[in-house]
Amino acid sequence: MTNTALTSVEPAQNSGTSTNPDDSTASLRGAGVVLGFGDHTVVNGVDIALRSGQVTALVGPNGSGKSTLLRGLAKLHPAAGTIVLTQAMDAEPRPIHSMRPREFAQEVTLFAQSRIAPQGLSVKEVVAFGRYPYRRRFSGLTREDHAAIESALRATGLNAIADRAAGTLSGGELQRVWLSACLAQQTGVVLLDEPTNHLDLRYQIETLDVIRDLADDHGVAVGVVLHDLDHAAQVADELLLMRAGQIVAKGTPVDVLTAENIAHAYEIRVDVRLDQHTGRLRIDPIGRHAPRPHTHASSDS
Ligand SMILES: Nc1ncnc2c1ncn2[C@@H]1O[C@H](COP(=O)(O)OP(=O)(O)OP(=O)(O)O)[C@@H](O)[C@H]1O
Repeated sequence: MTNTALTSVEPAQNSGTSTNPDDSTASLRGAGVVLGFGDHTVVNGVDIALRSGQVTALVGPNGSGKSTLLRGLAKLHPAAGTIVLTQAMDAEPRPIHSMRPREFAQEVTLFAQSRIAPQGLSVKEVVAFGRYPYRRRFSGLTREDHAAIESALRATGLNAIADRAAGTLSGGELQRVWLSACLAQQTGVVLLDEPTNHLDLRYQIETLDVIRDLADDHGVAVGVVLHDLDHAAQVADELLLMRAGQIVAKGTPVDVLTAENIAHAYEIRVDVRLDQHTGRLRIDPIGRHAPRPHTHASSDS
C-alpha cells in the first residue's frame, strides 16, 4: 500500500453544470420513496433530502434497506414515489427518471459495495472511467479530464501506484481506486455505500476526511451508508436511522444516536456518552460478557 496520505480534493474544473465549486448546489430529494424486489418491499415510504455542502449518513442494521435506497437515488433500481434533482440553487427540481443517463451521470455518482478487479487496466485507466459522462465519441481525454483524474488520484493517495495493474491490488487498494473514479466524475451529488469497508485504520479516517472535504470545500451533497456509528457521528451533519425499510429517527448525530434509538433499531444494549473533552459521541455496545479488565504486565507483580 502506498504511503501517500489522502489529501484534500481539488476544485472541480470541467464542463459539467455542477462541477464549479460555486455552483455545485445540486441536491437530491426523495419523498415517499418505495423500493422492492418483486412483491417484497424493502424501502417503504422514505423521505430523504441530500443538501449541498452537507453529509447525510444512513445507518441501520443489515437488511434495513440502506443500499437499496442508495441505488434508487442513483437511478439503478426502479423506485415509486418522487425523486428530484435540483441542479442549481434557483433551478426547478427535475424528476430523475426524466433525465438521460449521461446527463444524470454528470450530476450524481454512486460508490457501490461490490467491486470487480479490472484485468489489464492500470489504476489510472480505471480512474479515467469516472470521466466517461464527459467524453465525446472517438475523442481522447481532454486537459480537464487529466486534471480531474490527477486530482482524484491525489485525494485517494494513489498517485504512487497510478501505473500499477489494477488487477494486482489488495481489496482495500482496489476500493480506493473505485472511490477515486467517483471523485474524478466531479458530480454535485456523491452517494457512497460503505466506503470505509476493507480499509485499514488510516484510510478509514482519511476517507472520512475526503467525504468532509467534498461537502465543506466543494459544496457536494453527500449521502453515505456507514456501519460504524462512531464514524457516522464524526462525519455527518444529519443522520437517518433505518429499520425494516423505514426511517425511525432523523436529525443530528446527538439527537439520533441515543441509547433508546440504537436499542430499538439494532436490538442491542448500548452505552452512549458525549466525551466532555472532545465533544464527540462514544457508542459502546454491551455484549453478553462483562468487559475483561486489562492491566499492564508490569502492574501484575
Ligand atoms: N437482489 C435481491 N433480491 C431480493 N432481495 C434482495 C436483493 N438484494 C437485497 N435484497 C433484500 O432487500 C433487503 C434490503 O437489503 P439492502 O441490501 O438494501 O439492506 P442494507 O441495509 O443495505 O443491508 P447491509 O447493511 O447488510 O448491507 C434485504 O432484506 C435483502 O435481503
